[in-house]
Amino acid sequence: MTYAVKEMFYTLQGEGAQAGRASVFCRFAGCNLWSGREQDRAEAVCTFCDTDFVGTDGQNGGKFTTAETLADAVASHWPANTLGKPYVVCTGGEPLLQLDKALIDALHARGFEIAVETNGTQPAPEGLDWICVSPKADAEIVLTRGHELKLVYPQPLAQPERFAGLDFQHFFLQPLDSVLKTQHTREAVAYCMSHPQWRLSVQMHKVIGIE
Ligand SMILES: C[S@@+](CC[C@H](N)C(=O)[O-])C[C@H]1O[C@@H](n2cnc3c(N)ncnc32)[C@H](O)[C@@H]1O
Ligand SMILES: Nc1nc2[nH]cc(C(=O)O)c2c(=O)[nH]1
Ligand code: SF4
Ligand SMILES: [Mg+2]
Repeated sequence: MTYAVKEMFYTLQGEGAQAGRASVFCRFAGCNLWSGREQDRAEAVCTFCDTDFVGTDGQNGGKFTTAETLADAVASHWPANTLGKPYVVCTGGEPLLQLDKALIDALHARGFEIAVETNGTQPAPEGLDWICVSPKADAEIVLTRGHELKLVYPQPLAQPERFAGLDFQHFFLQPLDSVLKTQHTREAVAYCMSHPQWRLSVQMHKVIGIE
């Protein structure tokens, strides 16, 4: 299996229940809900993506021909001789188009806890330590359980009520980042205050100016 990785970097998780945690981000190339080309955005299932996931030309990106070489590359970004469990966030693009058992085993063998950020449309391989599902528009969710459900808000075709009964430990609303971000944030705050099952996820990395 060859893995196509857009970029890889060490930062703090900026979103959800693990916000603030040191993490290696492994951003896989490609997504099933948008081509990544601006001319296709308006017609895509997911129209608000804040990420360039096309190709393998980002920092530390590339094609990795084995799980072992990709896991070695991830591990090379973790600081040596430190306390705290190594943590990798597999994102994209849509990571579950590529992340498989061989890579999970290779990352575990290097001591990593493995998190995934997924749109929920693909089944997950066994062994993931943290599953964050972020539903998009009317795309069908096959991953209906996990650790956190983090819904970008507002989405007319994906309202919180549709997901509130699913089997997740945490429920987050994350304001849709666009020119209307301030308004979206106000609306998300109001929804969380009237529906206390939901908490607000502010994209901390954008506020403080880190990757
Ligand atoms: C770029 S996506 C990649 C992972 C996966 N494809 C997904 O959608 O969950 C990473 C996270 O960013 C969120 N996101 C993408 N665009 C956003 C935006 N404009 N505003 C707020 N969150 C956004 C997604 O919902 C997801 O939780
Ligand atoms: N710091 C930081 N935290 C993040 N959490 C989810 C991200 C993503 O793009 O998947 C992301 C990201 O791009 N940067
Ligand atoms: S599903 Fe995720 S990666 Fe794909 S276009 Fe939407 S936000 Fe971006
Ligand atoms: Mg991001």
